Amino acid sequence: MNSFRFPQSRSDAEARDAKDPLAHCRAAFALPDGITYLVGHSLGPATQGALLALQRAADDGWVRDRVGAWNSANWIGLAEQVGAKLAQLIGAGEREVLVCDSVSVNLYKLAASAQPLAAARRLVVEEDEFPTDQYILQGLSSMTGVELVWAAPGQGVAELKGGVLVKSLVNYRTGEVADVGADEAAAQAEGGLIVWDLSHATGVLDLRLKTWGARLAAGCTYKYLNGGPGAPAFVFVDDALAPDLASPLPGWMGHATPFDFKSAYQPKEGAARFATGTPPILSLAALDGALDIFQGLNMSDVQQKARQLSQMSLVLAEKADLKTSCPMEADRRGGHISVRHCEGYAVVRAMYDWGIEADFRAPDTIRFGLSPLFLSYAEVWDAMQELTEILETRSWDKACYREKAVVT
Ligand SMILES: Cc1ncc(COP(=O)(O)O)c(C=O)c1O
Ligand SMILES: Nc1ccccc1C(=O)C[C@H](N)C(=O)O
Repeated sequence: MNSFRFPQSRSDAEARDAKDPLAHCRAAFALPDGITYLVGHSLGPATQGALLALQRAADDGWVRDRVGAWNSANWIGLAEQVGAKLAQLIGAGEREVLVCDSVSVNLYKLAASAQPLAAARRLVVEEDEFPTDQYILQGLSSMTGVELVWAAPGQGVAELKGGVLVKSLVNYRTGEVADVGADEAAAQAEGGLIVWDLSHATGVLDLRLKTWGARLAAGCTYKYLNGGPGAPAFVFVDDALAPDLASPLPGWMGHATPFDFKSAYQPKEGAARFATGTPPILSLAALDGALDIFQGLNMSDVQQKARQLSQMSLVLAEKADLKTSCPMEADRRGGHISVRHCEGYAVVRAMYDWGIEADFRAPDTIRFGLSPLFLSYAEVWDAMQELTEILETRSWDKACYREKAVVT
């Protein structure tokens, strides 16, 4: 990583902002002044483009054309159209991505349809995987009787042995990035399949799914893609594999000709066969508008800035005596960093009162998301200085900061 030089001082940070190729993106976000939003890895903030698209879908579609908008506004093709737009950001072909359902549902559909193609009747998940991925495989295992194997962190591929592995490309807690190319090569050599969970990777890393040999993936759109709360997720299916995959939830929207109302099931071509029911058009429209911000951006610039921001933050967090719990090498991380503090929740709550929004994962992890499209180097620098002060003065040490909300 030759060009990898992250700011070492506030004036360095300002200089970096002055020549940041992504600086213009900030104006596209509806973010209040005075907030440093370090939670884009959980819920990306609203963009003007998303809000406008949402309003347009309501006014020009729902209000003006009503049911006719399925044709006039091409609502019926929107999930595939937005999928094609998203495909460009992850290095996939346009009919290899469909926007649909939630990540959880999509993982189920992909793992269930992959299992009959795998050399072994075996489902594998790592113990530190995002819980929904674990629950979904537990459900699939009890539904099908296929054995479920829990692998130690990082050992999923070694434990695969020709089965189906569900694995995050970026770990939600540690931010660690998997090596897709190496993992796919190892899996494929034994007749195994990997379903990648791209939730923490999409929109922040320079993903090259086809080049790396990935065949199946799902991911969410409400984090770095800024699609909005509960925005529909996506599936990626390698075109070469698609004809062999049968969705376990073959709803009518995945039928080649749903409006023929035939009893016999004929799936659509490509990833679109994984559609189930009627898509959430207003959410899809918002996502469509949100994706426009990526047009003309170079994903390698996006990844590079995320890693510079995160490296700068990690070094400052270490100086503030926080224990880091993510890889120290920038190219082994996604868009967020994590540190540990025994009163992490209270620290996060105190930061909130200073206008710095971060999140907490029990028992002791604080995560900072370094979204490159709306954060500046200087503001992140300042946020880390303020965090240092909060820790030094123990201003987090108040009973009110320990009262946990439902969502942390
Ligand atoms: C890695 C990962 N997978 C899945 C999910 C959840 O997906 P969904 O709520 O869309 O099912 C999240 C975040 O919520 C996540 O971080
Ligand atoms: N979907 C959510 C709904 C409510 C609150 C958080 C989320 C998240 O996305 C959390 C995130 N996946 C995480 O890595 O913790």
